[in-house]
Amino acid sequence: VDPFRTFTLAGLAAAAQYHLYCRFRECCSEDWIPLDVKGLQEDLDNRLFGQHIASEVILKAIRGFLRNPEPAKPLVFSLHGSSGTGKNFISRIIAENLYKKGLNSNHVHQFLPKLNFPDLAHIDKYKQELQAIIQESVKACPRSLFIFDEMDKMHPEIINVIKPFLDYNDLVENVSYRKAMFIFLSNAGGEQITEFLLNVWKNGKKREEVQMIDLESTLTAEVYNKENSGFWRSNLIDNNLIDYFVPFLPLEYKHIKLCAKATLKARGFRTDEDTASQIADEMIYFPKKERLFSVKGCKTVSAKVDYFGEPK
Ligand SMILES: Nc1ncnc2c1ncn2[C@@H]1O[C@H](COP(=O)(O)OP(=O)(O)OP(=O)(O)O)[C@@H](O)[C@H]1O
Repeated sequence: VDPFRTFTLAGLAAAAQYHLYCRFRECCSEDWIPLDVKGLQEDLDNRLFGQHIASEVILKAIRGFLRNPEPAKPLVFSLHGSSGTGKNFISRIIAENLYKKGLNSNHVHQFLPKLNFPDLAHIDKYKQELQAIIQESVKACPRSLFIFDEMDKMHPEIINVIKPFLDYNDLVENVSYRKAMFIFLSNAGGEQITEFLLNVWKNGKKREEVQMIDLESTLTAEVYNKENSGFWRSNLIDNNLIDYFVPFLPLEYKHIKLCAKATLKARGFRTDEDTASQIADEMIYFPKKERLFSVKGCKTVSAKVDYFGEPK
């Protein structure tokens, strides 16, 4: 018996088995992780409203990161803005374009303090579990995505668990984290962003003229100094572990109408101007006098669509 031939045949059989397995079950392969940057761009252009800074920064950062075969560290975003402005929505758009199964992929993990780490008495257990999830996921697939919502409510000890994975360390316990992505979401800085935008409006400038650089320092200073945000205690910022602080701007009446139309369309209702205006009129805007920004962004649009939507 030719040992080389046996070896090759065994190898081929294993490869065929792997191929068959991965046709039906999610694997860490191109089929399941298409990393569709073009699709991401299209979705950001067509589905995300009023967030020109977030769209541009996130697209460019992800494109560059995925092009680099040997990134120096994982890609880490911190998304900031008031409620309903699209932070979770953009995370979903990213997951859907990079992974075939989107948020349901085994390589994508979402964490919410009140859901995943609700009871302080169990913090040690949560810490161990979180560490194991991150390690096992990246071990099975380096292109893993971790999304942490309500980061300002995350316990500092939990943040400290995440910290080593974000660093330039080549290996943490023999696994390299450099191809993973981390997204942190929080409302911290939302008020400052809104205040900035209000001044932009008062000075007669266009919202679209505001650039990342105009808001970045305001944002880091606010997040850094906010005593309860959990961030400062954890040194995430001190150590420059976050690559991009991304501001989400408060949404205006015209954006609420776009959200209304998109939701009406998705539900199969008529998408006429009148219905979209009716929905946008129902939302609450601030400041009281100017009625410029929607208090809840597009968050409650969905419920209003159920109420106002008319069959085609
Ligand atoms: N900028 C936007 N463009 C299009 N749709 C949006 C936008 N912002 C919010 N939406 C819609 O509103 C819903 C709620 O928004 P989302 O959950 O992303 O808000 P959020 O910023 O994460 O809020 P929170 O801080 O309260 O978690 C989304 O699922 C989406 O349908």
